[in-house]
Amino acid sequence: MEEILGTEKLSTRSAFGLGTHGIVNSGPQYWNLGAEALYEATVRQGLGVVTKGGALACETGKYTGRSPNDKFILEEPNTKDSIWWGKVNKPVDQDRFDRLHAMTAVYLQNRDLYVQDLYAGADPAHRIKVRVVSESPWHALFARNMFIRPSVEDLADFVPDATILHAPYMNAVPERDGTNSECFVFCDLNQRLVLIGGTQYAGEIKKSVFSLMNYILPEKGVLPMHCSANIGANGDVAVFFGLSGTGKTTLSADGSRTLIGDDEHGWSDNGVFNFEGGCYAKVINLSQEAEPEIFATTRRFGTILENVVYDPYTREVDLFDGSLAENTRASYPIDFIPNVEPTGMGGLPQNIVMLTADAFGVLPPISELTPEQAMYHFLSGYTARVAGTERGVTEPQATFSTCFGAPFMPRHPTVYAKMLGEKMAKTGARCWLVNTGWSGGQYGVGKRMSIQYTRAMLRAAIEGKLASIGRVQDPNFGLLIPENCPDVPSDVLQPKTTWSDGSAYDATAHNLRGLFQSNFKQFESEVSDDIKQAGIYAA
Ligand SMILES: Nc1ncnc2c1ncn2[C@@H]1O[C@H](COP(=O)(O)OP(=O)(O)O)[C@@H](O)[C@H]1O
Ligand SMILES: C=C(OP(=O)(O)O)C(=O)O
Ligand SMILES: [Mn+2]
Repeated sequence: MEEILGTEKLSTRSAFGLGTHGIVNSGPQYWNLGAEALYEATVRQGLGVVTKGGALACETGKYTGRSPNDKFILEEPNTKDSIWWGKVNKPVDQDRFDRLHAMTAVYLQNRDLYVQDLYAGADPAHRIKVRVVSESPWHALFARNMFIRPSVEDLADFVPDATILHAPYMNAVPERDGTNSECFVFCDLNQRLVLIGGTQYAGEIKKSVFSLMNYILPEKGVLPMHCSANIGANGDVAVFFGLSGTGKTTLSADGSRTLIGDDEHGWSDNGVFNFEGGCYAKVINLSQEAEPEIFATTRRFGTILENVVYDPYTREVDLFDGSLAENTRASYPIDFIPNVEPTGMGGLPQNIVMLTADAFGVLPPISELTPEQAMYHFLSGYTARVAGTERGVTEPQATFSTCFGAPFMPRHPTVYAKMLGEKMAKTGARCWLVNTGWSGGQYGVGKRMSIQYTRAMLRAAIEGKLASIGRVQDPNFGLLIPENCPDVPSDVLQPKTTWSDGSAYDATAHNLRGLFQSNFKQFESEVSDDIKQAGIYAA
Protein backbone atom coordinates (compact mmCIF):
# COMPACT_ATOMS: atom_id res chain seq x y z
CA MET A 1 0.00 0.00 0.00
CA GLU A 2 1.37 3.34 -1.04
CA GLU A 3 0.96 6.17 1.39
CA ILE A 4 1.25 9.74 0.26
CA LEU A 5 1.28 12.30 2.95
CA GLY A 6 0.51 15.97 2.78
CA THR A 7 2.75 18.84 3.66
CA GLU A 8 5.18 18.15 6.49
CA LYS A 9 3.03 19.73 9.21
CA LEU A 10 -0.36 18.54 8.02
CA SER A 11 0.63 15.01 7.16
CA THR A 12 -0.49 13.57 10.46
CA ARG A 13 -2.24 10.33 9.81
CA SER A 14 -4.09 8.54 12.52
CA ALA A 15 -3.17 4.96 13.37
CA PHE A 16 -6.87 4.24 13.00
CA GLY A 17 -6.77 3.37 9.32
CA LEU A 18 -9.27 2.91 6.53
CA GLY A 19 -9.47 -0.85 7.00
CA THR A 20 -11.72 -0.17 9.98
CA HIS A 21 -14.28 1.33 7.57
CA GLY A 22 -14.20 -1.74 5.36
CA ILE A 23 -11.79 -0.32 2.78
CA VAL A 24 -9.14 -2.94 2.11
CA ASN A 25 -6.65 -3.15 -0.77
CA SER A 26 -6.59 0.61 -0.78
CA GLY A 27 -4.51 2.66 -3.17
CA PRO A 28 -2.81 6.01 -2.51
CA GLN A 29 -4.14 7.81 0.55
CA TYR A 30 -3.86 11.56 0.99
CA TRP A 31 -4.49 12.48 4.60
CA ASN A 32 -5.51 15.94 5.76
CA LEU A 33 -4.10 17.82 2.80
CA GLY A 34 -4.48 21.58 2.85
CA ALA A 35 -6.10 23.76 0.19
CA GLU A 36 -2.95 24.11 -1.97
CA ALA A 37 -2.43 20.38 -2.44
CA LEU A 38 -6.15 19.74 -2.93
CA TYR A 39 -6.31 22.50 -5.56
CA GLU A 40 -3.42 20.87 -7.41
CA ALA A 41 -5.02 17.43 -7.37
CA THR A 42 -8.35 18.87 -8.52
CA VAL A 43 -6.81 20.73 -11.43
CA ARG A 44 -4.55 17.79 -12.38
CA GLN A 45 -7.57 15.48 -12.56
CA GLY A 46 -9.53 17.99 -14.65
CA LEU A 47 -12.17 18.38 -11.95
CA GLY A 48 -11.87 22.12 -11.50
CA VAL A 49 -10.12 25.32 -12.56
CA VAL A 50 -8.65 28.27 -10.71
CA THR A 51 -10.62 31.46 -11.34
CA LYS A 52 -9.66 35.12 -11.12
CA GLY A 53 -8.83 36.02 -7.55
CA GLY A 54 -8.06 32.40 -6.66
CA ALA A 55 -11.34 30.55 -6.09
CA LEU A 56 -11.63 26.97 -7.35
CA ALA A 57 -14.57 26.45 -9.74
CA CYS A 58 -16.04 22.93 -9.89
CA GLU A 59 -19.09 21.51 -11.63
CA THR A 60 -21.38 18.84 -10.22
CA GLY A 61 -23.13 17.61 -13.37
CA LYS A 62 -26.66 16.27 -13.05
CA TYR A 63 -27.27 16.92 -9.35
CA THR A 64 -26.95 20.60 -8.51
CA GLY A 65 -28.86 20.34 -5.24
CA ARG A 66 -29.62 17.77 -2.59
CA SER A 67 -31.52 14.64 -3.55
CA PRO A 68 -33.96 13.99 -0.69
CA ASN A 69 -35.69 11.07 -2.42
CA ASP A 70 -32.43 9.13 -2.43
CA LYS A 71 -31.78 9.46 1.30
CA PHE A 72 -32.47 6.48 3.60
CA ILE A 73 -31.94 5.80 7.30
CA LEU A 74 -30.97 2.37 8.61
CA GLU A 75 -33.83 0.81 10.53
CA GLU A 76 -32.49 -1.37 13.35
CA PRO A 77 -33.49 -1.96 16.98
CA ASN A 78 -32.06 1.40 18.16
CA THR A 79 -33.72 3.53 15.51
CA LYS A 80 -36.92 1.55 15.12
CA ASP A 81 -38.88 3.60 17.65
CA SER A 82 -36.85 6.80 17.83
CA ILE A 83 -37.19 7.94 14.20
CA TRP A 84 -40.16 9.78 12.72
CA TRP A 85 -40.59 7.38 9.80
CA GLY A 86 -42.58 8.61 6.83
CA LYS A 87 -42.04 10.28 3.49
CA VAL A 88 -39.00 12.19 4.72
CA ASN A 89 -37.20 9.60 6.88
CA LYS A 90 -37.39 6.43 4.83
CA PRO A 91 -36.05 3.13 6.19
CA VAL A 92 -33.42 0.81 4.73
CA ASP A 93 -32.86 -2.58 6.36
CA GLN A 94 -29.55 -3.88 7.70
CA ASP A 95 -29.00 -6.29 4.85
CA ARG A 96 -29.44 -3.67 2.14
CA PHE A 97 -27.29 -1.23 4.08
CA ASP A 98 -24.47 -3.75 4.57
CA ARG A 99 -24.50 -4.71 0.91
CA LEU A 100 -24.21 -1.10 -0.26
CA HIS A 101 -21.49 -0.50 2.33
CA ALA A 102 -19.51 -3.43 0.89
CA MET A 103 -20.10 -2.25 -2.68
CA THR A 104 -18.93 1.26 -1.81
CA ALA A 105 -15.82 -0.06 -0.03
CA VAL A 106 -14.96 -2.24 -3.02
CA TYR A 107 -15.52 0.69 -5.36
CA LEU A 108 -13.12 2.82 -3.31
CA GLN A 109 -10.31 0.26 -3.20
CA ASN A 110 -7.24 0.98 -5.29
CA ARG A 111 -8.40 4.54 -5.94
CA ASP A 112 -6.73 7.75 -4.82
CA LEU A 113 -8.48 8.60 -1.56
CA TYR A 114 -8.57 11.99 0.13
CA VAL A 115 -9.16 11.68 3.87
CA GLN A 116 -10.04 14.58 6.16
CA ASP A 117 -10.28 14.21 9.94
CA LEU A 118 -12.40 17.05 11.31
CA TYR A 119 -14.77 18.08 14.08
CA ALA A 120 -18.46 18.86 13.98
CA GLY A 121 -19.47 21.01 16.95
CA ALA A 122 -17.53 24.04 18.19
CA ASP A 123 -18.36 23.26 21.83
CA PRO A 124 -15.83 20.63 23.00
CA ALA A 125 -18.50 19.17 25.29
CA HIS A 126 -20.75 18.30 22.36
CA ARG A 127 -18.47 17.81 19.37
CA ILE A 128 -18.05 14.67 17.34
CA LYS A 129 -14.98 13.62 15.38
CA VAL A 130 -15.87 13.17 11.72
CA ARG A 131 -13.79 11.41 9.07
CA VAL A 132 -14.63 12.11 5.43
CA VAL A 133 -13.11 9.64 2.94
CA SER A 134 -13.62 10.83 -0.64
CA GLU A 135 -12.35 9.79 -4.04
CA SER A 136 -12.55 13.48 -5.02
CA PRO A 137 -9.97 16.07 -3.91
CA TRP A 138 -12.32 19.04 -4.17
CA HIS A 139 -14.95 17.35 -2.02
CA ALA A 140 -12.22 16.76 0.55
CA LEU A 141 -11.53 20.51 0.42
CA PHE A 142 -15.25 21.14 0.81
CA ALA A 143 -15.27 19.04 4.00
CA ARG A 144 -12.16 20.86 5.22
CA ASN A 145 -13.79 24.24 4.54
CA MET A 146 -17.12 23.34 6.12
CA PHE A 147 -16.14 21.50 9.29
CA ILE A 148 -13.80 22.48 12.12
CA ARG A 149 -10.11 21.77 11.58
CA PRO A 150 -8.40 20.09 14.57
CA SER A 151 -4.90 21.09 15.62
CA VAL A 152 -2.04 18.97 14.26
CA GLU A 153 -1.49 17.54 17.78
CA ASP A 154 -5.13 16.46 18.01
CA LEU A 155 -4.89 14.63 14.70
CA ALA A 156 -2.28 12.23 16.07
CA ASP A 157 -4.73 10.19 18.14
CA PHE A 158 -7.85 10.97 16.14
CA VAL A 159 -10.33 8.10 16.27
CA PRO A 160 -13.49 9.11 14.39
CA ASP A 161 -16.94 9.03 15.98
CA ALA A 162 -18.54 9.29 12.55
CA THR A 163 -17.44 8.37 9.04
CA ILE A 164 -18.62 9.48 5.60
CA LEU A 165 -17.66 7.24 2.69
CA HIS A 166 -18.01 9.55 -0.29
CA ALA A 167 -18.07 8.03 -3.80
CA PRO A 168 -19.55 10.75 -6.04
CA TYR A 169 -18.61 8.97 -9.27
CA MET A 170 -19.97 5.58 -8.24
CA ASN A 171 -23.41 4.98 -9.70
CA ALA A 172 -25.61 2.55 -7.84
CA VAL A 173 -27.85 0.13 -9.71
CA PRO A 174 -31.28 0.29 -8.04
CA GLU A 175 -32.28 -3.34 -8.89
CA ARG A 176 -29.01 -4.64 -7.54
CA ASP A 177 -28.30 -2.23 -4.67
CA GLY A 178 -31.78 -1.44 -3.40
CA THR A 179 -31.36 2.29 -3.93
CA ASN A 180 -33.93 4.68 -5.35
CA SER A 181 -31.69 5.75 -8.25
CA GLU A 182 -27.99 5.80 -9.11
CA CYS A 183 -27.68 8.35 -6.29
CA PHE A 184 -27.70 7.32 -2.63
CA VAL A 185 -27.34 8.83 0.83
CA PHE A 186 -27.58 5.98 3.35
CA CYS A 187 -27.25 6.86 7.06
CA ASP A 188 -26.56 4.51 9.95
CA LEU A 189 -27.29 6.88 12.82
CA ASN A 190 -26.04 4.59 15.58
CA GLN A 191 -22.78 3.38 14.05
CA ARG A 192 -22.54 6.89 12.58
CA LEU A 193 -21.66 5.77 9.10
CA VAL A 194 -22.92 7.59 6.01
CA LEU A 195 -22.57 6.29 2.45
CA ILE A 196 -22.88 8.91 -0.30
CA GLY A 197 -22.66 8.10 -4.00
CA GLY A 198 -23.96 8.98 -7.43
CA THR A 199 -24.05 12.71 -6.76
CA GLN A 200 -21.34 15.33 -6.83
CA TYR A 201 -23.40 18.01 -5.07
CA ALA A 202 -21.14 18.79 -2.11
CA GLY A 203 -23.94 19.93 0.21
CA GLU A 204 -24.90 16.28 0.83
CA ILE A 205 -21.72 15.91 2.91
CA LYS A 206 -22.47 18.73 5.34
CA LYS A 207 -26.18 18.01 5.58
CA SER A 208 -25.64 14.33 6.39
CA VAL A 209 -23.41 15.28 9.33
CA PHE A 210 -26.16 17.72 10.35
CA SER A 211 -28.64 14.80 10.36
CA LEU A 212 -26.30 12.85 12.66
CA MET A 213 -26.04 15.78 15.09
CA ASN A 214 -29.83 16.20 15.01
CA TYR A 215 -30.18 12.58 16.07
CA ILE A 216 -27.47 12.61 18.75
CA LEU A 217 -27.92 15.93 20.56
CA PRO A 218 -31.53 15.93 21.88
CA GLU A 219 -30.65 13.07 24.25
CA LYS A 220 -27.89 15.29 25.68
CA GLY A 221 -30.32 18.14 26.33
CA VAL A 222 -29.00 20.15 23.37
CA LEU A 223 -31.43 21.47 20.77
CA PRO A 224 -30.00 21.18 17.25
CA MET A 225 -31.26 23.93 14.94
CA HIS A 226 -31.28 24.67 11.20
CA CYS A 227 -30.35 28.27 11.76
CA SER A 228 -27.65 30.89 11.46
CA ALA A 229 -26.44 32.87 14.48
CA ASN A 230 -24.61 36.09 15.28
CA ILE A 231 -23.68 38.36 18.20
CA GLY A 232 -24.34 42.07 18.74
CA ALA A 233 -21.97 44.69 20.11
CA ASN A 234 -23.14 44.08 23.69
CA GLY A 235 -22.91 40.30 23.45
CA ASP A 236 -26.56 39.57 22.64
CA VAL A 237 -27.08 36.47 20.49
CA ALA A 238 -29.68 36.13 17.72
CA VAL A 239 -30.53 32.94 15.83
CA PHE A 240 -32.21 32.85 12.41
CA PHE A 241 -34.18 29.73 11.53
CA GLY A 242 -35.16 29.19 7.92
CA LEU A 243 -35.44 26.78 5.03
CA SER A 244 -33.10 26.92 2.06
CA GLY A 245 -33.07 30.30 0.35
CA THR A 246 -34.85 32.25 3.08
CA GLY A 247 -31.76 34.27 4.08
CA LYS A 248 -29.92 32.52 6.93
CA THR A 249 -26.51 32.98 5.32
CA THR A 250 -27.19 36.41 3.82
CA LEU A 251 -28.65 38.01 6.93
CA SER A 252 -26.23 36.50 9.46
CA ALA A 253 -23.27 38.08 7.62
CA ASP A 254 -23.94 41.61 8.80
CA GLY A 255 -21.05 44.04 9.17
CA SER A 256 -22.52 45.38 12.42
CA ARG A 257 -22.63 41.97 14.14
CA THR A 258 -20.16 39.12 14.77
CA LEU A 259 -20.89 35.88 12.92
CA ILE A 260 -21.15 32.58 14.82
CA GLY A 261 -22.30 30.48 11.88
CA ASP A 262 -24.56 30.45 8.83
CA ASP A 263 -26.51 27.17 8.93
CA GLU A 264 -26.35 24.65 11.82
CA HIS A 265 -26.19 25.29 15.57
CA GLY A 266 -26.85 23.70 18.92
CA TRP A 267 -28.52 25.37 21.91
CA SER A 268 -27.17 23.97 25.19
CA ASP A 269 -27.63 25.26 28.75
CA ASN A 270 -24.49 27.36 28.20
CA GLY A 271 -25.49 29.00 24.94
CA VAL A 272 -25.36 28.56 21.21
CA PHE A 273 -22.56 26.84 19.30
CA ASN A 274 -21.84 26.33 15.61
CA PHE A 275 -21.61 22.78 14.26
CA GLU A 276 -19.40 23.95 11.41
CA GLY A 277 -16.24 25.87 10.64
CA GLY A 278 -17.26 27.22 7.26
CA CYS A 279 -20.12 28.70 5.24
CA TYR A 280 -21.97 27.61 2.11
CA ALA A 281 -23.54 30.66 0.51
CA LYS A 282 -25.92 30.83 -2.41
CA VAL A 283 -24.24 33.13 -4.90
CA ILE A 284 -26.66 33.43 -7.81
CA ASN A 285 -27.11 37.14 -8.64
CA LEU A 286 -25.16 38.08 -5.53
CA SER A 287 -24.83 41.84 -5.25
CA GLN A 288 -21.52 43.28 -4.09
CA GLU A 289 -23.36 46.23 -2.62
CA ALA A 290 -25.98 44.27 -0.60
CA GLU A 291 -23.68 41.41 0.46
CA PRO A 292 -20.09 42.73 0.42
CA GLU A 293 -18.67 40.18 2.87
CA ILE A 294 -19.92 37.15 0.93
CA PHE A 295 -19.06 38.72 -2.44
CA ALA A 296 -15.42 39.09 -1.38
CA THR A 297 -15.14 35.34 -0.71
CA THR A 298 -15.92 34.57 -4.38
CA ARG A 299 -12.63 36.16 -5.52
CA ARG A 300 -10.32 34.46 -3.10
CA PHE A 301 -7.99 31.45 -2.80
CA GLY A 302 -9.54 28.66 -0.74
CA THR A 303 -13.16 29.23 -1.76
CA ILE A 304 -14.88 26.54 -3.82
CA LEU A 305 -17.35 27.90 -6.38
CA GLU A 306 -19.88 25.18 -7.21
CA ASN A 307 -21.54 25.42 -10.63
CA VAL A 308 -20.51 29.04 -11.06
CA VAL A 309 -19.81 30.02 -14.67
CA TYR A 310 -16.53 31.77 -15.54
CA ASP A 311 -14.88 33.14 -18.67
CA PRO A 312 -12.49 30.43 -19.96
CA TYR A 313 -9.88 33.04 -20.99
CA THR A 314 -9.97 35.74 -18.34
CA ARG A 315 -11.27 33.36 -15.65
CA GLU A 316 -13.54 36.16 -14.43
CA VAL A 317 -16.51 34.60 -12.60
CA ASP A 318 -20.06 35.56 -13.54
CA LEU A 319 -22.41 35.29 -10.57
CA PHE A 320 -25.38 36.26 -12.76
CA ASP A 321 -25.08 33.23 -15.04
CA GLY A 322 -27.46 30.48 -13.88
CA SER A 323 -26.91 28.21 -16.88
CA LEU A 324 -25.27 25.42 -14.83
CA ALA A 325 -27.57 25.80 -11.82
CA GLU A 326 -29.81 28.23 -9.99
CA ASN A 327 -28.32 26.83 -6.79
CA THR A 328 -24.77 28.11 -7.37
CA ARG A 329 -22.71 28.09 -4.17
CA ALA A 330 -19.54 29.31 -2.54
CA SER A 331 -17.94 27.20 0.20
CA TYR A 332 -15.33 28.95 2.33
CA PRO A 333 -13.78 28.72 5.82
CA ILE A 334 -15.78 30.92 8.19
CA ASP A 335 -12.86 33.26 8.88
CA PHE A 336 -13.15 34.54 5.28
CA ILE A 337 -15.95 36.70 6.73
CA PRO A 338 -14.32 39.72 8.44
CA ASN A 339 -16.20 39.77 11.73
CA VAL A 340 -16.30 36.21 13.13
CA GLU A 341 -16.48 34.76 16.64
CA PRO A 342 -13.36 32.54 16.66
CA THR A 343 -14.67 30.07 19.27
CA GLY A 344 -17.86 29.40 17.26
CA MET A 345 -19.78 29.86 20.50
CA GLY A 346 -22.05 32.53 21.95
CA GLY A 347 -24.34 33.03 24.93
CA LEU A 348 -28.02 32.13 25.28
CA PRO A 349 -30.09 33.66 22.47
CA GLN A 350 -32.16 36.71 23.28
CA ASN A 351 -33.85 36.86 19.88
CA ILE A 352 -35.20 34.03 17.77
CA VAL A 353 -35.96 34.94 14.17
CA MET A 354 -37.99 32.66 11.92
CA LEU A 355 -37.30 33.46 8.28
CA THR A 356 -39.77 32.68 5.53
CA ALA A 357 -39.65 33.64 1.84
CA ASP A 358 -43.37 34.00 1.21
CA ALA A 359 -43.83 34.11 -2.56
CA PHE A 360 -47.55 34.79 -2.05
CA GLY A 361 -46.58 38.22 -0.72
CA VAL A 362 -49.03 37.83 2.15
CA LEU A 363 -47.05 37.58 5.38
CA PRO A 364 -45.81 40.82 6.95
CA PRO A 365 -42.10 41.65 6.55
CA ILE A 366 -41.75 41.54 10.34
CA SER A 367 -44.05 40.60 13.19
CA GLU A 368 -43.58 39.49 16.77
CA LEU A 369 -44.70 36.00 17.79
CA THR A 370 -46.19 34.97 21.10
CA PRO A 371 -44.66 31.77 22.56
CA GLU A 372 -47.66 29.78 21.21
CA GLN A 373 -47.32 31.35 17.76
CA ALA A 374 -43.61 30.54 17.84
CA MET A 375 -44.43 26.85 18.43
CA TYR A 376 -47.06 26.92 15.67
CA HIS A 377 -44.69 28.43 13.12
CA PHE A 378 -41.77 26.22 14.17
CA LEU A 379 -43.86 23.08 13.68
CA SER A 380 -45.28 24.42 10.39
CA GLY A 381 -41.94 25.49 8.91
CA TYR A 382 -43.48 27.48 6.10
CA THR A 383 -41.82 28.99 3.08
CA ALA A 384 -42.88 29.24 -0.55
CA ARG A 385 -41.05 28.40 -3.70
CA VAL A 386 -41.51 30.02 -7.03
CA ALA A 387 -42.79 27.35 -9.39
CA GLY A 388 -39.77 26.58 -11.50
CA THR A 389 -37.97 28.91 -13.81
CA GLU A 390 -40.09 28.34 -16.90
CA ARG A 391 -41.47 31.44 -18.48
CA GLY A 392 -45.10 32.15 -17.71
CA VAL A 393 -45.22 30.00 -14.59
CA THR A 394 -46.07 32.44 -11.86
CA GLU A 395 -48.01 30.48 -9.23
CA PRO A 396 -46.04 30.15 -5.99
CA GLN A 397 -45.96 26.80 -4.20
CA ALA A 398 -46.30 26.61 -0.44
CA THR A 399 -43.75 24.38 1.31
CA PHE A 400 -44.15 23.21 4.87
CA SER A 401 -40.97 21.66 6.26
CA THR A 402 -41.26 21.09 9.98
CA CYS A 403 -38.64 22.62 12.31
CA PHE A 404 -37.55 24.62 9.23
CA GLY A 405 -35.51 21.57 8.25
CA ALA A 406 -37.55 18.37 7.89
CA PRO A 407 -35.06 16.61 5.57
CA PHE A 408 -32.42 16.71 8.33
CA MET A 409 -34.55 15.94 11.40
CA PRO A 410 -34.62 12.20 12.17
CA ARG A 411 -36.70 12.43 15.34
CA HIS A 412 -40.34 13.42 15.73
CA PRO A 413 -40.79 17.19 15.27
CA THR A 414 -42.38 17.54 18.71
CA VAL A 415 -39.06 16.41 20.27
CA TYR A 416 -37.39 19.52 18.84
CA ALA A 417 -40.42 21.79 19.32
CA LYS A 418 -40.78 20.87 23.00
CA MET A 419 -37.11 21.64 23.63
CA LEU A 420 -37.39 24.97 21.84
CA GLY A 421 -40.48 25.90 23.86
CA GLU A 422 -38.77 25.04 27.16
CA LYS A 423 -35.56 26.85 26.29
CA MET A 424 -37.43 29.96 25.14
CA ALA A 425 -39.52 30.01 28.30
CA LYS A 426 -36.40 29.67 30.45
CA THR A 427 -34.51 32.51 28.79
CA GLY A 428 -37.47 34.73 27.87
CA ALA A 429 -36.18 35.10 24.31
CA ARG A 430 -38.31 37.20 21.97
CA CYS A 431 -39.43 35.65 18.72
CA TRP A 432 -39.96 37.29 15.32
CA LEU A 433 -41.37 36.08 12.03
CA VAL A 434 -39.60 37.76 9.11
CA ASN A 435 -40.79 37.49 5.51
CA THR A 436 -37.82 37.89 3.15
CA GLY A 437 -40.04 36.99 0.19
CA TRP A 438 -42.46 39.02 -1.86
CA SER A 439 -44.14 42.35 -1.28
CA GLY A 440 -46.58 44.39 -3.39
CA GLY A 441 -48.23 41.27 -4.83
CA GLN A 442 -47.32 37.64 -5.19
CA TYR A 443 -44.41 36.32 -7.25
CA GLY A 444 -44.84 37.57 -10.82
CA VAL A 445 -46.62 40.77 -9.72
CA GLY A 446 -44.79 42.10 -6.68
CA LYS A 447 -41.08 42.00 -6.00
CA ARG A 448 -38.66 40.49 -3.50
CA MET A 449 -38.25 42.40 -0.25
CA SER A 450 -35.17 44.60 -0.29
CA ILE A 451 -32.28 43.21 1.72
CA GLN A 452 -31.68 46.72 3.04
CA TYR A 453 -35.19 46.89 4.58
CA THR A 454 -34.98 43.36 5.97
CA ARG A 455 -31.67 44.22 7.62
CA ALA A 456 -33.12 47.46 9.06
CA MET A 457 -36.15 45.61 10.49
CA LEU A 458 -33.94 42.93 12.04
CA ARG A 459 -31.62 45.48 13.55
CA ALA A 460 -34.55 47.36 15.10
CA ALA A 461 -36.11 44.17 16.48
CA ILE A 462 -32.89 42.75 17.89
CA GLU A 463 -31.75 46.05 19.41
CA GLY A 464 -35.09 46.37 21.23
CA LYS A 465 -36.25 49.38 19.21
CA LEU A 466 -39.63 47.82 18.39
CA ALA A 467 -40.48 47.07 22.01
CA SER A 468 -42.32 50.32 22.71
CA ILE A 469 -43.97 50.63 19.29
CA GLY A 470 -47.68 49.77 18.94
CA ARG A 471 -48.86 46.67 17.11
CA VAL A 472 -51.53 46.02 14.49
CA GLN A 473 -52.90 42.48 14.48
CA ASP A 474 -52.96 40.74 11.12
CA PRO A 475 -56.56 39.63 10.39
CA ASN A 476 -55.65 36.22 8.93
CA PHE A 477 -52.73 35.01 11.01
CA GLY A 478 -53.01 37.06 14.20
CA LEU A 479 -49.45 38.27 13.77
CA LEU A 480 -48.46 41.36 15.73
CA ILE A 481 -47.11 43.86 13.20
CA PRO A 482 -45.21 46.93 14.46
CA GLU A 483 -46.86 50.20 13.42
CA ASN A 484 -43.52 51.66 12.37
CA CYS A 485 -39.86 50.79 12.27
CA PRO A 486 -36.71 52.93 12.09
CA ASP A 487 -35.27 53.24 8.55
CA VAL A 488 -38.24 51.49 6.92
CA PRO A 489 -41.19 53.28 5.21
CA SER A 490 -44.36 52.49 7.19
CA ASP A 491 -46.38 51.34 4.17
CA VAL A 492 -43.92 48.48 3.66
CA LEU A 493 -44.84 47.02 7.05
CA GLN A 494 -48.50 46.24 6.30
CA PRO A 495 -48.56 43.73 3.43
CA LYS A 496 -52.08 44.65 2.28
CA THR A 497 -51.19 48.28 1.71
CA THR A 498 -48.36 47.24 -0.63
CA TRP A 499 -50.84 45.50 -2.97
CA SER A 500 -52.65 47.60 -5.59
CA ASP A 501 -55.66 45.26 -5.38
CA GLY A 502 -56.87 44.85 -1.80
CA SER A 503 -59.41 42.13 -2.57
CA ALA A 504 -56.78 40.08 -4.40
CA TYR A 505 -54.68 40.37 -1.26
CA ASP A 506 -57.57 39.15 0.91
CA ALA A 507 -58.20 36.15 -1.34
CA THR A 508 -54.52 35.19 -1.49
CA ALA A 509 -54.11 35.55 2.28
CA HIS A 510 -57.24 33.50 2.92
CA ASN A 511 -55.90 30.78 0.64
CA LEU A 512 -52.53 30.67 2.44
CA ARG A 513 -54.29 30.55 5.80
CA GLY A 514 -56.15 27.46 4.57
CA LEU A 515 -52.88 25.82 3.52
CA PHE A 516 -51.45 26.43 7.00
CA GLN A 517 -54.56 24.92 8.59
CA SER A 518 -54.59 21.76 6.54
CA ASN A 519 -50.85 21.24 7.03
CA PHE A 520 -51.17 21.68 10.80
CA LYS A 521 -53.77 18.89 11.13
CA GLN A 522 -50.92 16.35 11.50
CA PHE A 523 -49.78 18.06 14.73
CA GLU A 524 -53.19 18.80 16.29
CA SER A 525 -53.26 15.80 18.57
CA GLU A 526 -49.73 16.52 19.81
CA VAL A 527 -50.08 20.13 20.99
CA SER A 528 -52.21 22.23 23.33
CA ASP A 529 -55.30 24.08 22.08
CA ASP A 530 -53.44 27.36 22.56
CA ILE A 531 -50.78 26.32 20.08
CA LYS A 532 -53.32 24.80 17.70
CA GLN A 533 -55.16 28.08 17.46
CA ALA A 534 -52.13 30.34 17.53
CA GLY A 535 -51.39 30.43 13.82
CA ILE A 536 -54.79 31.45 12.56
CA TYR A 537 -57.01 34.30 13.59
CA ALA A 538 -60.47 35.36 12.68
CA ALA A 539 -60.73 39.11 13.12
N1 LIG B 1 -34.81 40.52 1.77
C1 LIG B 1 -33.95 39.51 1.63
N2 LIG B 1 -33.41 38.91 2.70
C2 LIG B 1 -32.56 37.86 2.56
N3 LIG B 1 -32.15 37.37 1.37
C3 LIG B 1 -32.64 37.94 0.25
C4 LIG B 1 -33.55 39.02 0.33
N4 LIG B 1 -33.86 39.39 -0.92
C5 LIG B 1 -33.18 38.59 -1.75
N5 LIG B 1 -32.42 37.70 -1.05
C6 LIG B 1 -31.58 36.65 -1.66
O1 LIG B 1 -32.10 35.40 -1.24
C7 LIG B 1 -31.07 34.46 -1.05
C8 LIG B 1 -31.04 33.96 0.38
O2 LIG B 1 -30.19 32.85 0.41
P1 LIG B 1 -29.35 32.36 1.65
O3 LIG B 1 -29.00 33.49 2.55
O4 LIG B 1 -28.22 31.55 1.10
O5 LIG B 1 -30.43 31.42 2.32
P2 LIG B 1 -30.22 30.21 3.31
O6 LIG B 1 -28.87 30.35 3.91
O7 LIG B 1 -31.33 30.36 4.30
O8 LIG B 1 -30.37 28.98 2.45
C9 LIG B 1 -29.76 35.15 -1.40
O9 LIG B 1 -29.48 34.87 -2.74
C10 LIG B 1 -30.12 36.64 -1.23
O10 LIG B 1 -29.36 37.46 -2.06
C1 LIG C 1 -26.89 23.55 1.83
C2 LIG C 1 -28.16 23.57 1.93
O1 LIG C 1 -28.77 24.40 2.84
P1 LIG C 1 -29.16 25.95 2.85
O2 LIG C 1 -29.77 26.24 1.51
O3 LIG C 1 -30.13 26.03 3.97
O4 LIG C 1 -27.93 26.81 3.06
C3 LIG C 1 -28.98 22.62 1.17
O5 LIG C 1 -30.19 22.59 1.42
O6 LIG C 1 -28.41 21.86 0.36
MN1 LIG D 1 -27.29 28.96 3.91
